[in-house]
Amino acid sequence: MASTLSFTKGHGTGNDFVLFSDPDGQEALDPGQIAALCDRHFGIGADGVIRAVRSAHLDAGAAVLAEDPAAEWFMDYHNADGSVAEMCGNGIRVFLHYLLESGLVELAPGEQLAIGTRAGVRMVGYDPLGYVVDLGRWSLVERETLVRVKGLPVARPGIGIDVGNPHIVVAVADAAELDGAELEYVPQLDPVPPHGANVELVVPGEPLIADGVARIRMRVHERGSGETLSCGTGTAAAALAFRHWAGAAAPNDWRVEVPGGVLGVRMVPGADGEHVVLAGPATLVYSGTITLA
Ligand SMILES: N[C@@H](CCC[C@H](N)C(=O)O)C(=O)O
Repeated sequence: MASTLSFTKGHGTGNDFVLFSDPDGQEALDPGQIAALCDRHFGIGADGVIRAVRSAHLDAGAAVLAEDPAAEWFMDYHNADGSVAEMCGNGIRVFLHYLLESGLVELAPGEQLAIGTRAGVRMVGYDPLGYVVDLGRWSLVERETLVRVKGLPVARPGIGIDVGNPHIVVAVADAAELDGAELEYVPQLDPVPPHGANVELVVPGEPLIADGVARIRMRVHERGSGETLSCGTGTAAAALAFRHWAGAAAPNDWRVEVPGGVLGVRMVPGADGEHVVLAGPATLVYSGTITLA
C-alpha cells in the first residue's frame, strides 16, 4: 500500500540528503525505497537518506546508549543505493541543522550534542562559522591498495584511512589528472577491502601551506553513491593522508576544496588519542511530501 513521507532536502557543500523524522522507529525504509528517493530522474535525488530516530527505538541504538546515555537521537544513514554506512561527516552536520530546525533538540552556539551513529557516538555543535563534528579517533589501515580510476593513465597506490567509515586516498600527479579522472565509474581496488571503500583523489594546493594552514583539492567516489560534490569524512581522510605524506612539518589545520565548496579539517588531541574535527556549512533547501511505493 502506498504511504506518504514528509521529508526535508538538505546538503553540506553539495553532498545532498533526504532527511525525515521517525522518532519512534515506525517508518524504516527498505533499500529499494531509499534508492527510489535518491534517484535524480524519478525521485527527489540525493546522495543519501537520513532518518532521525530515537536511539532507544533502533537495534544499533543500544550500543550508542551504552557508550553515552545522552545520545538520544540516532542518525540512521543510508547511501543512495540503499546500503548502510557507518558514518557521514556532511550528513551529521546537516542532521544537527535539521534537528534544530524541526524543534527536536535545543542547543546553544558553542554547546555540543551527542548523536548516535553506526560508528559510535559523535559530538556535534555549531558556531557562526558553521556546523562542526568531532569525528573521533582515526586510524591508518596497514595495507596498500592499488587503485585504478578510469581516465587516469596508470594505477596508483592508495593509503587506507578509517574515520568511522573506510577511505582510500590517492595522490594524483597534478590538477589536470585530478580533473580528468572519470569518477562516475567505480574505481577498481586491488586488493578489494573487506567492506569496500570511499575513494578520494587529491592534489596539493598552491602553495600547500600558507599562514599555518595546509590546503588541498579533492574529488571523491563514494561507496554506494558514486561521485559526489563533497564527502565530509573523505575530506578528513584526505587531510590525514596528506599530513602523513608531508611529515613532521605539516600543520594540523587543513582546508579541503571539493567540487561543492570548502571544508575545514583539524587534528586535535583527545583523551583516547588524536581526533579529527570537521567544520563547514550545512543547508536545508526545501521540505515536501512524497508518495512511497
Ligand atoms: N558523504 C558522507 C559519507 C557517506 C557514507 C559513504 N558513502 C560510505 O559508504 O562510507 C560524508 O560526508 O562523510
